[in-house]
Amino acid sequence: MLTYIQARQTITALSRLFGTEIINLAGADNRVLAQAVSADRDYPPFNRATMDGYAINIADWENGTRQFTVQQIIYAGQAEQADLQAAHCYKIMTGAPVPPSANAVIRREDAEALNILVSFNVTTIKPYQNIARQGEDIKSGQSILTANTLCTPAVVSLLATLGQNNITVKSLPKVALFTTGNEVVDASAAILPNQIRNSNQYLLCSLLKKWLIKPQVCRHIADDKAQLNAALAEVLNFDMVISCGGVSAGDADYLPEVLEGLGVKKLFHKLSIRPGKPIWCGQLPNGGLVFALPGNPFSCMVTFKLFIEAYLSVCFGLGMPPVLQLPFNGKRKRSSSFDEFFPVAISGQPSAISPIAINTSGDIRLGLNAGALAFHPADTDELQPGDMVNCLLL
Ligand SMILES: Nc1nc2c(c(=O)[nH]1)N[C@H]1C(S)=C(S)[C@@H](COP(=O)(O)OP(=O)(O)OC[C@H]3O[C@@H](n4cnc5c(N)ncnc54)[C@H](O)[C@@H]3O)O[C@H]1N2
Ligand code: MOO
Repeated sequence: MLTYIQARQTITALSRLFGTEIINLAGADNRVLAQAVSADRDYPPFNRATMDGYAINIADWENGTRQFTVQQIIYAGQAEQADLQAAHCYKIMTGAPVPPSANAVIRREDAEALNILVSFNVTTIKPYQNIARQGEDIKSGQSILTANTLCTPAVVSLLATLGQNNITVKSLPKVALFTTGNEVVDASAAILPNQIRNSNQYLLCSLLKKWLIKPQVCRHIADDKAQLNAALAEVLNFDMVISCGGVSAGDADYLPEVLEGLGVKKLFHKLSIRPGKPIWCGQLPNGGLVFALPGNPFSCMVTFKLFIEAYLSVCFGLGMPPVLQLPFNGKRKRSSSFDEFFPVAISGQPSAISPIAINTSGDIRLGLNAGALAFHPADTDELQPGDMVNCLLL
């Protein structure tokens, strides 16, 4: 049996680009850039007043001028009508361009104005004080964003600043999602005592939504070889196929057999992890991947986080999802010989993690309100208070 680390290496080695597309900036949130972007002009684009006040030519001050005449009021977005005359100043607003004939701004709070005459309650004035100089942040043509950048709010704002109204981003994969099992019924349907509701469909759709992915096919299939075969045969040209249930050792666990029969190349079946051991993973003839996750809800969630998220993240060029190391607030005995994963709450400043009670991997609460999934390595029998524990944010 492979470890989860080996399994992730196998999967991420098969990462691929799902294509690129041009989209409007309004839809860019959380997409990943497939292009580099450089500055279209200097930033700031002009010498910018950073305070409301008065712009003077410092030579006047140095020559002993102590009373200045307001020559023009310059608001943000405006320009000067003429260069400063000797002993004159501009009244200027934050964000307005400071004309070339001025080289210092004195704050309004430090000024005393009487009609158009102004004097300043300061002893020294430094060149370019309260002026952000043209190009001091970024020079025109300078490279600012590289491909593989995630469009966070800051990046979206930067793209707007740079006038990038249409951007080339990485396309999202075409995904098919199947839940399986005769006992599983839709969440909206009437239910019999021996049936359970299809929570995993909601779980997986919700987990995919975080990656902006909406499955193009989303279906439930009975434990029936012919029906499974027919449904899967239709999605062999997809980028990713995700299923849940029907992968362990039961008489009705047909998924591995059906997938292999359709020409999906097995990468691994069963890993030394808990929960999630029965996971099956394979490669479609077109190079895409099939993730056949176990049916137990917590196993389904853990295997999605460990394998599907790692795959998506690497496919999008974002590298492996970050792993945090946080101090453990509790004690935990390993209950198997495998690497184990358990839900934790993150709290306190500085933060620590505390285990959240979960019964088995069939526990429908899925570690309710957990902030992360913590790792209990196979080589550590017991986690002790204060131990630094790896975890993946949920
Ligand atoms: N003899 C063995 N039996 C089992 C093994 C094993 O190694 N040997 N592994 C166990 C482990 S671990 C897990 S996990 C489960 C996984 O089994 P399957 O992936 O085949 O899943 P099912 O049997 O179809 O379902 C398991 C469990 O989950 C419920 N389920 C399934 N689909 C959904 C859904 N869409 N929404 C909510 N709940 C769902 C299902 O009713 C079952 O209770 O196998 C163990 N057995
Ligand atoms: O390991 Mo299974 O994934 O516990 O229920």
